[in-house]
Amino acid sequence: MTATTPAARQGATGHIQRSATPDDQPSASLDRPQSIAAPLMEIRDLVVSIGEHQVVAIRELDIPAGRRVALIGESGAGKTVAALSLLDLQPRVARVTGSVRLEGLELIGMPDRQLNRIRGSEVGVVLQDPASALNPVMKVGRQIDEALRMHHRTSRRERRERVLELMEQVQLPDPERLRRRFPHQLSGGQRQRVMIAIAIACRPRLLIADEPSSALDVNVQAEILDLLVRLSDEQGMSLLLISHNLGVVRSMCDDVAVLYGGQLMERGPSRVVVDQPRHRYTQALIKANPDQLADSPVERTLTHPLWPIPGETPSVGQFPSGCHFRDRCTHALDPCADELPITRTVETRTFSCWNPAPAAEPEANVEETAG
Ligand SMILES: Nc1ncnc2c1ncn2[C@@H]1O[C@H](COP(=O)(O)OP(=O)(O)OP(=O)(O)O)[C@@H](O)[C@H]1O
Repeated sequence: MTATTPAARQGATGHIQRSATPDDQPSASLDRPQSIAAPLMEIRDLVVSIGEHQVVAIRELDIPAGRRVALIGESGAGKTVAALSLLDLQPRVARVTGSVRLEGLELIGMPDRQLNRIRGSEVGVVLQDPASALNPVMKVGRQIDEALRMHHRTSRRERRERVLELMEQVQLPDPERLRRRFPHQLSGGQRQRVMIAIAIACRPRLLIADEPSSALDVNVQAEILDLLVRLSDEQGMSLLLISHNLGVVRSMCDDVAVLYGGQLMERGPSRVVVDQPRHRYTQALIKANPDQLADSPVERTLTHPLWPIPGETPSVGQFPSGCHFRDRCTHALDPCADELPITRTVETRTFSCWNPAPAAEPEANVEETAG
Protein backbone atom coordinates (compact mmCIF):
# COMPACT_ATOMS: atom_id res chain seq x y z
CA MET A 1 0.00 0.00 0.00
CA THR A 2 1.46 3.38 -0.93
CA ALA A 3 1.74 5.97 1.83
CA THR A 4 -0.52 8.83 0.80
CA THR A 5 -2.26 11.30 3.08
CA PRO A 6 -5.96 10.76 3.77
CA ALA A 7 -6.66 14.06 2.02
CA ALA A 8 -4.87 12.84 -1.10
CA ARG A 9 -6.82 9.58 -1.06
CA GLN A 10 -10.14 11.28 -0.57
CA GLY A 11 -11.18 12.61 -3.96
CA ALA A 12 -13.58 15.45 -4.66
CA THR A 13 -16.52 13.07 -4.45
CA GLY A 14 -15.52 11.87 -1.00
CA HIS A 15 -14.44 8.49 -2.36
CA ILE A 16 -11.20 7.08 -1.05
CA GLN A 17 -8.82 6.86 -4.00
CA ARG A 18 -7.56 3.32 -4.35
CA SER A 19 -3.82 3.14 -3.77
CA ALA A 20 -3.75 -0.22 -5.54
CA THR A 21 -6.14 -2.19 -7.71
CA PRO A 22 -7.59 -5.34 -6.14
CA ASP A 23 -5.26 -7.37 -8.33
CA ASP A 24 -2.27 -5.58 -6.81
CA GLN A 25 -3.21 -6.63 -3.31
CA PRO A 26 -1.36 -9.49 -1.71
CA SER A 27 -3.60 -12.52 -1.39
CA ALA A 28 -4.54 -13.51 2.15
CA SER A 29 -2.80 -16.49 3.61
CA LEU A 30 -2.89 -17.83 7.14
CA ASP A 31 0.88 -18.23 7.01
CA ARG A 32 1.70 -14.67 5.94
CA PRO A 33 3.57 -12.83 8.72
CA GLN A 34 1.39 -10.20 10.36
CA SER A 35 3.93 -7.42 9.97
CA ILE A 36 3.58 -7.42 6.14
CA ALA A 37 -0.07 -6.43 6.22
CA ALA A 38 -0.58 -2.70 6.92
CA PRO A 39 -3.81 -1.80 8.74
CA LEU A 40 -6.68 -1.03 6.41
CA MET A 41 -8.93 -0.12 9.33
CA GLU A 42 -7.69 1.14 12.71
CA ILE A 43 -10.15 1.11 15.60
CA ARG A 44 -9.17 3.08 18.71
CA ASP A 45 -11.11 3.69 21.95
CA LEU A 46 -14.39 2.71 20.32
CA VAL A 47 -17.20 3.06 22.85
CA VAL A 48 -20.81 2.29 21.94
CA SER A 49 -23.45 3.16 24.54
CA ILE A 50 -27.14 2.32 24.49
CA GLY A 51 -29.05 4.40 27.00
CA GLU A 52 -26.74 4.86 29.97
CA HIS A 53 -24.88 1.58 29.45
CA GLN A 54 -21.69 0.89 27.57
CA VAL A 55 -22.31 -2.06 25.25
CA VAL A 56 -18.89 -2.04 23.59
CA ALA A 57 -15.53 -0.61 24.69
CA ILE A 58 -12.69 -1.62 22.38
CA ARG A 59 -9.38 0.10 23.05
CA GLU A 60 -7.48 -1.07 20.00
CA LEU A 61 -8.15 -3.32 17.04
CA ASP A 62 -6.68 -3.29 13.54
CA ILE A 63 -8.00 -4.92 10.41
CA PRO A 64 -4.94 -5.39 8.20
CA ALA A 65 -5.23 -5.09 4.43
CA GLY A 66 -6.08 -8.39 2.76
CA ARG A 67 -6.46 -10.34 6.01
CA ARG A 68 -9.43 -12.12 7.52
CA VAL A 69 -10.21 -11.10 11.09
CA ALA A 70 -12.81 -12.86 13.23
CA LEU A 71 -14.82 -11.30 16.03
CA ILE A 72 -15.86 -14.09 18.35
CA GLY A 73 -17.74 -14.33 21.64
CA GLU A 74 -20.95 -15.61 23.17
CA SER A 75 -24.38 -14.22 22.39
CA GLY A 76 -24.74 -10.65 23.68
CA ALA A 77 -20.97 -9.99 23.68
CA GLY A 78 -21.50 -6.92 21.48
CA LYS A 79 -20.13 -8.34 18.23
CA THR A 80 -22.90 -7.03 15.98
CA VAL A 81 -23.14 -3.65 17.70
CA ALA A 82 -19.34 -3.23 17.40
CA ALA A 83 -19.24 -4.25 13.72
CA LEU A 84 -22.19 -2.09 12.68
CA SER A 85 -20.87 0.93 14.56
CA LEU A 86 -17.79 0.91 12.30
CA LEU A 87 -20.02 2.26 9.53
CA ASP A 88 -22.46 4.10 11.80
CA LEU A 89 -25.12 1.43 11.12
CA GLN A 90 -25.85 0.70 14.80
CA PRO A 91 -29.36 1.19 16.22
CA ARG A 92 -30.47 4.82 16.45
CA VAL A 93 -30.54 4.67 20.23
CA ALA A 94 -26.78 3.98 20.32
CA ARG A 95 -24.06 6.62 20.72
CA VAL A 96 -20.59 6.03 19.34
CA THR A 97 -17.34 7.72 20.35
CA GLY A 98 -13.72 6.99 19.52
CA SER A 99 -11.93 6.60 16.25
CA VAL A 100 -12.39 4.30 13.26
CA ARG A 101 -9.99 5.11 10.45
CA LEU A 102 -10.22 3.56 7.01
CA GLU A 103 -6.84 4.07 5.33
CA GLY A 104 -6.38 7.06 7.60
CA LEU A 105 -9.81 8.57 6.91
CA GLU A 106 -11.86 9.09 10.09
CA LEU A 107 -15.34 7.53 9.81
CA ILE A 108 -16.72 8.42 13.25
CA GLY A 109 -18.61 11.68 12.97
CA MET A 110 -18.36 11.70 9.17
CA PRO A 111 -21.46 13.29 7.58
CA ASP A 112 -23.98 10.73 6.38
CA ARG A 113 -23.74 11.75 2.72
CA GLN A 114 -20.01 11.13 2.69
CA LEU A 115 -20.32 7.92 4.72
CA ASN A 116 -22.94 6.62 2.28
CA ARG A 117 -20.31 6.66 -0.46
CA ILE A 118 -18.04 4.49 1.64
CA ARG A 119 -20.78 2.06 2.66
CA GLY A 120 -21.12 -0.40 -0.17
CA SER A 121 -18.19 0.91 -2.23
CA GLU A 122 -15.22 0.72 0.17
CA VAL A 123 -16.85 -1.49 2.83
CA GLY A 124 -19.52 -4.09 2.05
CA VAL A 125 -21.81 -5.70 4.61
CA VAL A 126 -23.42 -9.16 4.64
CA LEU A 127 -25.94 -9.82 7.39
CA GLN A 128 -27.12 -13.01 9.04
CA ASP A 129 -30.55 -13.26 7.44
CA PRO A 130 -30.66 -12.65 3.67
CA ALA A 131 -34.45 -13.09 3.60
CA SER A 132 -35.00 -9.91 5.58
CA ALA A 133 -32.10 -7.99 4.00
CA LEU A 134 -33.34 -8.39 0.39
CA ASN A 135 -36.28 -6.48 -1.06
CA PRO A 136 -39.03 -9.13 -1.53
CA VAL A 137 -40.71 -7.33 -4.44
CA MET A 138 -37.63 -6.64 -6.57
CA LYS A 139 -35.98 -9.19 -8.86
CA VAL A 140 -32.56 -10.20 -7.58
CA GLY A 141 -30.69 -9.04 -10.70
CA ARG A 142 -32.19 -5.59 -10.26
CA GLN A 143 -31.08 -5.54 -6.61
CA ILE A 144 -27.46 -6.26 -7.60
CA ASP A 145 -27.78 -3.64 -10.35
CA GLU A 146 -28.99 -1.05 -7.79
CA ALA A 147 -25.79 -1.57 -5.78
CA LEU A 148 -23.74 -0.81 -8.90
CA ARG A 149 -25.88 2.16 -9.95
CA MET A 150 -25.56 3.78 -6.53
CA HIS A 151 -21.79 4.03 -6.80
CA HIS A 152 -20.88 3.99 -10.50
CA ARG A 153 -22.00 5.92 -13.54
CA THR A 154 -21.87 3.19 -16.14
CA SER A 155 -24.21 2.27 -18.96
CA ARG A 156 -27.09 -0.12 -18.41
CA ARG A 157 -25.43 -2.65 -20.73
CA GLU A 158 -22.16 -2.56 -18.79
CA ARG A 159 -24.04 -2.96 -15.52
CA ARG A 160 -25.99 -5.90 -16.90
CA GLU A 161 -22.76 -7.64 -17.85
CA ARG A 162 -21.30 -6.94 -14.41
CA VAL A 163 -24.45 -8.31 -12.71
CA LEU A 164 -24.04 -11.59 -14.62
CA GLU A 165 -20.31 -11.63 -13.84
CA LEU A 166 -21.02 -11.09 -10.12
CA MET A 167 -23.63 -13.85 -10.10
CA GLU A 168 -21.07 -16.18 -11.63
CA GLN A 169 -18.43 -15.08 -9.13
CA VAL A 170 -20.68 -16.04 -6.22
CA GLN A 171 -21.45 -19.34 -8.00
CA LEU A 172 -25.14 -18.81 -8.65
CA PRO A 173 -26.30 -21.29 -11.32
CA ASP A 174 -27.70 -20.04 -14.64
CA PRO A 175 -27.37 -16.31 -13.85
CA GLU A 176 -29.34 -15.22 -16.95
CA ARG A 177 -32.40 -17.06 -15.67
CA LEU A 178 -31.90 -16.50 -11.96
CA ARG A 179 -31.51 -12.72 -12.22
CA ARG A 180 -35.20 -12.47 -13.18
CA ARG A 181 -36.33 -14.28 -10.03
CA PHE A 182 -37.68 -12.75 -6.83
CA PRO A 183 -35.93 -13.57 -3.53
CA HIS A 184 -38.67 -15.98 -2.40
CA GLN A 185 -38.06 -18.08 -5.53
CA LEU A 186 -34.46 -18.76 -4.43
CA SER A 187 -33.11 -21.11 -1.76
CA GLY A 188 -31.64 -19.67 1.46
CA GLY A 189 -28.10 -20.32 0.24
CA GLN A 190 -28.82 -18.67 -3.13
CA ARG A 191 -30.28 -15.63 -1.37
CA GLN A 192 -27.12 -15.30 0.73
CA ARG A 193 -25.04 -15.53 -2.48
CA VAL A 194 -27.12 -12.67 -3.90
CA MET A 195 -26.40 -10.66 -0.72
CA ILE A 196 -22.69 -11.36 -1.15
CA ALA A 197 -22.86 -10.31 -4.82
CA ILE A 198 -24.45 -7.02 -3.71
CA ALA A 199 -21.83 -6.53 -1.00
CA ILE A 200 -18.85 -7.10 -3.33
CA ALA A 201 -20.40 -5.39 -6.38
CA CYS A 202 -18.14 -2.33 -6.06
CA ARG A 203 -15.04 -4.34 -5.10
CA PRO A 204 -14.85 -3.14 -1.50
CA ARG A 205 -11.57 -3.16 0.42
CA LEU A 206 -13.33 -4.67 3.45
CA LEU A 207 -16.30 -6.99 3.78
CA ILE A 208 -18.08 -7.19 7.14
CA ALA A 209 -19.94 -10.50 7.41
CA ASP A 210 -22.16 -10.91 10.48
CA GLU A 211 -22.67 -14.66 10.97
CA PRO A 212 -23.33 -14.99 7.23
CA SER A 213 -24.11 -18.70 7.36
CA SER A 214 -25.92 -19.19 10.66
CA ALA A 215 -29.42 -18.99 9.14
CA LEU A 216 -28.59 -21.72 6.58
CA ASP A 217 -28.47 -25.54 6.45
CA VAL A 218 -25.23 -27.09 7.69
CA ASN A 219 -24.04 -28.13 4.18
CA VAL A 220 -24.77 -24.72 2.74
CA GLN A 221 -23.00 -23.01 5.66
CA ALA A 222 -19.65 -24.51 4.65
CA GLU A 223 -20.17 -23.49 1.00
CA ILE A 224 -20.88 -19.86 1.94
CA LEU A 225 -17.82 -19.67 4.20
CA ASP A 226 -15.66 -21.24 1.45
CA LEU A 227 -17.01 -18.66 -0.97
CA LEU A 228 -16.03 -15.79 1.36
CA VAL A 229 -12.51 -17.20 1.73
CA ARG A 230 -12.15 -17.53 -2.06
CA LEU A 231 -13.46 -14.02 -2.73
CA SER A 232 -11.23 -12.43 -0.11
CA ASP A 233 -8.19 -14.28 -1.52
CA GLU A 234 -9.02 -13.45 -5.15
CA GLN A 235 -9.78 -9.80 -4.52
CA GLY A 236 -7.24 -9.13 -1.74
CA MET A 237 -10.28 -8.02 0.25
CA SER A 238 -10.12 -7.85 4.05
CA LEU A 239 -12.86 -9.70 5.89
CA LEU A 240 -14.30 -9.00 9.33
CA LEU A 241 -16.18 -12.19 10.15
CA ILE A 242 -18.48 -12.36 13.15
CA SER A 243 -18.76 -15.94 14.32
CA HIS A 244 -19.64 -18.18 17.25
CA ASN A 245 -17.57 -21.04 15.91
CA LEU A 246 -13.95 -21.45 17.03
CA GLY A 247 -13.25 -24.13 14.42
CA VAL A 248 -14.44 -21.86 11.60
CA VAL A 249 -12.39 -18.99 12.99
CA ARG A 250 -9.28 -21.12 13.36
CA SER A 251 -9.47 -22.59 9.87
CA MET A 252 -10.52 -19.54 7.86
CA CYS A 253 -9.32 -16.40 9.64
CA ASP A 254 -5.79 -15.03 10.03
CA ASP A 255 -6.58 -13.13 13.22
CA VAL A 256 -9.19 -13.30 15.95
CA ALA A 257 -10.52 -10.80 18.48
CA VAL A 258 -12.34 -12.31 21.47
CA LEU A 259 -15.12 -10.16 22.90
CA TYR A 260 -16.96 -10.58 26.20
CA GLY A 261 -19.35 -8.05 27.71
CA GLY A 262 -18.19 -5.54 25.09
CA GLN A 263 -14.57 -5.78 26.28
CA LEU A 264 -11.81 -7.09 24.06
CA MET A 265 -10.29 -9.95 26.06
CA GLU A 266 -7.65 -11.27 23.67
CA ARG A 267 -6.57 -10.77 20.09
CA GLY A 268 -3.87 -12.09 17.79
CA PRO A 269 -3.27 -14.66 15.05
CA SER A 270 -6.17 -17.12 15.27
CA ARG A 271 -4.00 -20.23 15.53
CA VAL A 272 -1.92 -18.69 18.32
CA VAL A 273 -4.99 -17.59 20.29
CA VAL A 274 -7.13 -20.70 19.77
CA ASP A 275 -4.30 -23.22 20.19
CA GLN A 276 -2.79 -21.58 23.30
CA PRO A 277 -5.20 -19.08 24.83
CA ARG A 278 -3.79 -16.79 27.51
CA HIS A 279 -6.97 -14.97 28.62
CA ARG A 280 -9.07 -17.02 31.02
CA TYR A 281 -12.22 -16.21 29.03
CA THR A 282 -10.75 -17.46 25.75
CA GLN A 283 -9.61 -20.58 27.58
CA ALA A 284 -13.10 -21.11 29.07
CA LEU A 285 -14.78 -20.55 25.68
CA ILE A 286 -12.58 -23.22 24.09
CA LYS A 287 -13.15 -25.72 26.92
CA ALA A 288 -16.90 -25.15 26.68
CA ASN A 289 -17.01 -25.87 22.94
CA PRO A 290 -14.72 -28.85 22.22
CA ASP A 291 -17.09 -30.03 19.45
CA GLN A 292 -16.26 -26.93 17.39
CA LEU A 293 -12.59 -27.93 17.35
CA ALA A 294 -13.20 -31.65 16.86
CA ASP A 295 -11.27 -31.80 13.58
CA SER A 296 -8.42 -29.54 14.58
CA PRO A 297 -5.11 -30.27 16.37
CA VAL A 298 -6.49 -28.38 19.41
CA GLU A 299 -8.81 -31.31 20.12
CA ARG A 300 -5.91 -33.36 21.44
CA THR A 301 -5.41 -30.87 24.26
CA LEU A 302 -9.10 -30.99 25.29
CA THR A 303 -9.11 -33.97 27.61
CA HIS A 304 -12.73 -33.67 28.73
CA PRO A 305 -15.87 -33.64 26.56
CA LEU A 306 -17.47 -30.44 27.82
CA TRP A 307 -16.68 -27.91 30.52
CA PRO A 308 -19.41 -25.26 30.53
CA ILE A 309 -18.62 -21.71 31.64
CA PRO A 310 -20.24 -21.23 35.05
CA GLY A 311 -23.21 -18.86 35.28
CA GLU A 312 -24.79 -16.88 32.46
CA THR A 313 -23.82 -13.83 30.46
CA PRO A 314 -25.34 -10.86 32.31
CA SER A 315 -27.53 -8.36 30.46
CA VAL A 316 -26.16 -4.99 29.45
CA GLY A 317 -25.64 -2.83 32.55
CA GLN A 318 -25.34 -5.91 34.82
CA PHE A 319 -21.66 -6.70 34.19
CA PRO A 320 -19.38 -6.48 37.26
CA SER A 321 -16.77 -3.75 37.74
CA GLY A 322 -13.21 -4.35 36.55
CA CYS A 323 -12.94 -7.32 34.23
CA HIS A 324 -16.45 -8.10 32.93
CA PHE A 325 -15.72 -11.84 33.05
CA ARG A 326 -14.54 -12.02 36.68
CA ASP A 327 -17.86 -13.24 38.18
CA ARG A 328 -17.76 -16.33 35.97
CA CYS A 329 -13.99 -16.83 36.02
CA THR A 330 -12.58 -19.68 38.07
CA HIS A 331 -9.16 -17.93 38.23
CA ALA A 332 -10.32 -14.46 39.37
CA LEU A 333 -8.11 -12.57 41.86
CA ASP A 334 -8.87 -9.52 44.02
CA PRO A 335 -7.53 -6.97 41.49
CA CYS A 336 -9.95 -8.30 38.84
CA ALA A 337 -12.79 -6.49 40.67
CA ASP A 338 -10.99 -3.22 41.20
CA GLU A 339 -9.68 -2.14 37.88
CA LEU A 340 -9.36 -3.05 34.23
CA PRO A 341 -6.49 -5.47 33.66
CA ILE A 342 -3.24 -4.28 32.17
CA THR A 343 -3.12 -5.08 28.47
CA ARG A 344 -0.07 -7.19 27.63
CA THR A 345 1.27 -7.73 24.15
CA VAL A 346 3.51 -10.75 23.85
CA GLU A 347 4.89 -11.15 20.34
CA THR A 348 1.84 -10.99 18.06
CA ARG A 349 -0.87 -11.59 20.70
CA THR A 350 -2.50 -9.13 23.10
CA PHE A 351 -4.58 -10.00 26.16
CA SER A 352 -6.08 -8.18 29.15
CA CYS A 353 -6.15 -10.50 32.17
CA TRP A 354 -4.81 -10.13 35.74
CA ASN A 355 -4.26 -13.89 36.06
CA PRO A 356 -3.58 -15.26 32.57
CA ALA A 357 -2.93 -18.86 31.66
CA PRO A 358 0.80 -19.58 31.83
CA ALA A 359 2.78 -19.09 28.64
CA ALA A 360 3.79 -22.29 26.84
CA GLU A 361 7.23 -20.82 26.18
CA PRO A 362 9.33 -18.11 27.84
CA GLU A 363 7.79 -14.72 26.98
CA ALA A 364 9.69 -12.38 24.68
CA ASN A 365 8.99 -8.85 23.45
CA VAL A 366 6.44 -8.07 26.17
CA GLU A 367 4.73 -4.66 26.18
CA GLU A 368 2.30 -3.51 28.84
CA THR A 369 -0.33 -0.77 28.74
CA ALA A 370 -2.82 0.27 31.41
CA GLY A 371 -6.27 -1.20 30.74
N1 LIG B 1 -31.33 -1.66 19.76
C1 LIG B 1 -30.90 -2.09 20.95
N2 LIG B 1 -31.46 -1.63 22.08
C2 LIG B 1 -31.05 -2.05 23.29
N3 LIG B 1 -30.07 -2.97 23.48
C3 LIG B 1 -29.48 -3.48 22.39
C4 LIG B 1 -29.85 -3.07 21.05
N4 LIG B 1 -29.09 -3.76 20.18
C5 LIG B 1 -28.27 -4.55 20.92
N5 LIG B 1 -28.52 -4.38 22.23
C6 LIG B 1 -27.85 -5.07 23.34
O1 LIG B 1 -26.45 -4.95 23.16
C7 LIG B 1 -25.80 -6.15 23.58
C8 LIG B 1 -24.90 -6.64 22.47
O2 LIG B 1 -25.73 -7.08 21.39
P1 LIG B 1 -25.11 -7.69 20.06
O3 LIG B 1 -26.25 -7.97 19.16
O4 LIG B 1 -24.03 -6.82 19.55
O5 LIG B 1 -24.48 -9.05 20.61
P2 LIG B 1 -23.80 -10.21 19.75
O6 LIG B 1 -22.49 -10.49 20.37
O7 LIG B 1 -23.77 -9.83 18.32
O8 LIG B 1 -24.79 -11.39 20.02
P3 LIG B 1 -25.35 -12.53 19.00
O9 LIG B 1 -24.18 -13.46 18.79
O10 LIG B 1 -26.45 -13.18 19.75
O11 LIG B 1 -25.77 -11.86 17.73
C9 LIG B 1 -26.89 -7.16 23.94
O12 LIG B 1 -27.04 -7.21 25.33
C10 LIG B 1 -28.12 -6.59 23.29
O13 LIG B 1 -29.27 -6.90 24.04
